[in-house]
Amino acid sequence: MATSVERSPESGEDAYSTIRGELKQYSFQTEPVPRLHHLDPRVEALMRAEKPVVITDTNLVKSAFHWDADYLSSNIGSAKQTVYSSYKNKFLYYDDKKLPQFPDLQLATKHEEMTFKEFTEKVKNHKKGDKIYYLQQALNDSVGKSLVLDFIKFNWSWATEQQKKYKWGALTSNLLLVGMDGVITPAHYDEQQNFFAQIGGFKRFLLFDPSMFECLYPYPVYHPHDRQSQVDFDNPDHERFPNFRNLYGQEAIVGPGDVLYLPIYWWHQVESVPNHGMTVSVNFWYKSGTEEKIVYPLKPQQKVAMMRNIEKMVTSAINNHEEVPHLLKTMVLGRYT
Ligand SMILES: O=C(O)CCC(=O)C(=O)O
Ligand SMILES: [Fe+2]
Repeated sequence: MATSVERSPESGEDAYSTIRGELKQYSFQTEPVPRLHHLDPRVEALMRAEKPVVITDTNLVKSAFHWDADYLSSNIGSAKQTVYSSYKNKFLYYDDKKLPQFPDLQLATKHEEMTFKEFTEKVKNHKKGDKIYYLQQALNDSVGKSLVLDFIKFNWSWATEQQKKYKWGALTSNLLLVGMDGVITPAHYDEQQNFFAQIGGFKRFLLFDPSMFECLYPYPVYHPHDRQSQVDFDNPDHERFPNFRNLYGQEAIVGPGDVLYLPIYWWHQVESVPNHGMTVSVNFWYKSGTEEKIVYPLKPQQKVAMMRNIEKMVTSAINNHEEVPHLLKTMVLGRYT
């Protein structure tokens, strides 16, 4: 991946080029996500166009650079945290609320509640073949005082300036992610704008624009894996998912101090780079702003939102998700095809 990487004081250019040489290859092509200083005018151009960019030197979470496992263990408090566990390194997300409809669904990932100390013990004692753990907990007011102070010192003025400039809605949450070496969040999209701030270790992002919906075959909206791709990137089933061959995207490596702007509805697979230790990240999820005026043709992300609404409406009106495919096929096959 040929990208101009600026020297970042916390990690150094060397780490990025070493990592780039070690990454596993997939069947699709990617281009590098631009990596730019926060004052570079190209940042604004990319963000206005809702395109991803790695923004350097924002100091967004500088006050949290000491958030390693030991510090978090001693200071996050004794509240139970949301931790996912799995024997495989892929942590496919599922929506608990949609599980009751799918009693037979086999989930490789289990949701466990434990204190941060318990989590760190599991990480420290991990041996090959043991379960892998990935903590994903929204920062809330249960955290200890020193964490609250670090949180208050995030560069909120920068964040709020961006929120206003791009007319985003409210900040909904900050998810803290602490992952063991090599954990993967498989390809999915979210319905919020995201500043993804890296604190410790390195993550690789594979990114695909919203028009790639056709190549990534998300699960149905009513399914617990809604918004997640059904395609296994390591072993794609080309017969079931023929358009996967047409997939291409962008990729970025984020290290300590980097902030990735991850636009709403963009697909992303996130991988904690293997053999570079545990990763610590905090994201900033914002509601999208309201469009002032609809402009045609609609953008791919607006079409995705529209398709979601149609799927939701049909599923809810028919009141039995098993009838949805037949109904949609009857509408389309031989008529619109
Ligand atoms: O870092 C990860 O593993 C997943 C993060 C993610 O999907 C997000 O912030 O939207
Ligand atoms: Fe996500």
